[in-house]
Parts: sequence; C-alpha cells; structure tokens
Amino acid sequence: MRGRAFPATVEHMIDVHELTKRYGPVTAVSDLSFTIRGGAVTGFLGPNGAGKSTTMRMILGLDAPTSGSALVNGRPYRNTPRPLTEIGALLDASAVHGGYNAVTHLTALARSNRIGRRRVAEVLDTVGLTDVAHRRVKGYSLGMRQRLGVAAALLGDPGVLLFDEPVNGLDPEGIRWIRGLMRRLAAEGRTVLVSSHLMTEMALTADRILVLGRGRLLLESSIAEMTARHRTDVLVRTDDPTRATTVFADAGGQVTTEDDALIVVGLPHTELGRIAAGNGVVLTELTPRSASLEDAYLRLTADHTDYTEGNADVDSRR
Ligand SMILES: Nc1ncnc2c1ncn2[C@@H]1O[C@H](COP(=O)(O)OP(=O)(O)OP(=O)(O)O)[C@@H](O)[C@H]1O
Repeated sequence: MRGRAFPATVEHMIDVHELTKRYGPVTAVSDLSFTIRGGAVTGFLGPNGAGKSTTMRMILGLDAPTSGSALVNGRPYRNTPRPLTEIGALLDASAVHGGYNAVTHLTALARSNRIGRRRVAEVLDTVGLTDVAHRRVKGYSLGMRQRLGVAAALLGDPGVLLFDEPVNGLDPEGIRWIRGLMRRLAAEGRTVLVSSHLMTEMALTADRILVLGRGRLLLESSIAEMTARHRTDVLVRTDDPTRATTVFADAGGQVTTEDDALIVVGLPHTELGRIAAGNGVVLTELTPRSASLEDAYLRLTADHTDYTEGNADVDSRR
C-alpha cells in the first residue's frame, strides 16, 4: 500500500442499478440497486445463496447481468483498459496455479496491466510474503494463499476493492490482519466491499452494511444506526425488585422482568448502581447486555434463507 489518499468523488465508486441475474429458473440477483463510495468498509451480508458472490462477479465482469448494470467508476468493468488499477478483488484464493511462486504469479499479472515490477515487491511486503515469495504456491497454507490473493488485489493500487468472504478458513491472527487491512484501505479513501454471512464479523469491520436475501436488498444501514436501533439493556438482580422497579422507573428507566431478574432500558448501568445505592436498594447483580446484532440480522433474513436446518440436506452445495 502506498498510503495515498483518494478524494471522495464519484471516482472509486460502485454503482449497481436494477441488477438482475437469472440462471435458468433460479433468480440469483433480483432488481438490486445500491451505490458505494470511498472511505468506508461496506459489508455485504446475506445467508448462503443470497446472491453476494453473483453480484460481485457481475461487478467484476465475470458474469453478464440478465438486466440492469454494475458499474465501477462509472463504466462496466470490461470497458476498463487497465482493470487492476481501478478495482482489485479477492474471490477464490485457491485460484492461483500451484506451480507458480508468488513472484512469477504477481509479475505476470502486473505485466498484463502495465504495472511496473517494483510494485510486485511492494505488495509482497504489504502482505508479509516477502520471505516466501520464491516458494511454490502449492506449498502455501490457506492463510498464505489469502495473503497472495490480497497482494494481487492491491497490485494496481486500485481505489475499489472487493473481498468475498476473506476470513473464511483463516486463523485468528489472519482474521485480525485482514480486518486491519480493510480498515486501513478504507481510511485511505478507498471503496471496500466485503461479503460475509456473519453479522458479528461485520460489526467489527464494516461501517455500513447491505443485507441481501434471495437476491434482494433487505436492508441498507450503518453499523452505528443498527446498534442504536437494537439498544442495550441492563440485567439487574436485587433482594427487593418491587422497590427497585419503582426507583428505576422514577428515574426514567423502563423496567420489565425476565425470570427472576429485572431488565432495564433507558438508563446506563453506572447510573442504575448509583440510583439503587441512593435509595438503599441492594443489588446482587448489575450486568449491561449489548444488543445482539446477530439476532437482528437472523430475524431479518429468516424468511429469505433458502436452506434452513430442516431441509439443509436438500442442497447439494453444502
Ligand atoms: N453458475 C451458476 N449456475 C446456476 N446457479 C447459480 C450459479 N451461480 C450461482 N447460482 C445460484 O444463485 C444463487 C446465488 O448464489 P451466490 O453464490 O451468488 O450466493 P452467495 O450469497 O454468494 O452465497 P454463498 O455465501 O453460499 O457463497 C444460489 O441459489 C446459487 O445456487
């Protein structure tokens, strides 16, 4: 990475407009529209078969839309003269020919896009593969292959980057590395679109999310908005729930019960401790609970999942 900053203009933009893709009777993507600009990580979320990969493939010109358009910097990928300098992608990390080493693989890619050889050494350094750059790729671990895939995506120093399920199969160190990399790329003003089927992963990485279900856009939101909407509550246990309910309600909290505990929303847990102490109420537990975005996401996509537990065996892909 060269650390150059990109201005937030219509450049470095992905523009998907009324995009539809049918494979025979299967509608993989249905009338999908969204625009993504630079400076943020956008999470592309959806259950298996939601259409994330198909959309990414159409953005990358690997699949032709049945109707609608997918533009990168205002034009279809196939009309881009040196595509790697505009958009980089990590799709399937196992796609590299195993007989190559990292240098030969990246040098061939660089040459086809008129990118100087010096850049190969730079990206190898960025992804931490310099020491193994002359080893054959077939001896690489999955994590090393992912890093090589990222190196290829970064080769042309593009303003737009797509990552399809980049943390799949990575160890915790690899996951942390890829999260940090995506955050840095976005901080430089680049457009980063990353697909995942895990809300928890996106809550840690993305600024915005697009949620797909059966090829349709179900939700577009910032992570901050989602977190605020699914606000946190506080679980309280006390010897005197009746009195506690009264004093918390008087202070503006909304109190409900859950088994033998009180659940309070509308007041921070630190405040609850103070209110209880000030009113002589003894608390035996005071636990702030963060809202589960994963639950919200699962509720949202529940009706749009092709394969639920009961009929999972119907799907030969899994
Ligand atoms: N080449 C193809 N031929 C036929 N059907 C396809 C093809 N590619 C994708 N599909 C179908 O299109 C739908 C969307 O698939 P896609 O791979 O885009 O979903 P996804 O959200 O990326 O899911 P996953 O997380 O499982 O990769 C699925 O029903 C899939 O079976």
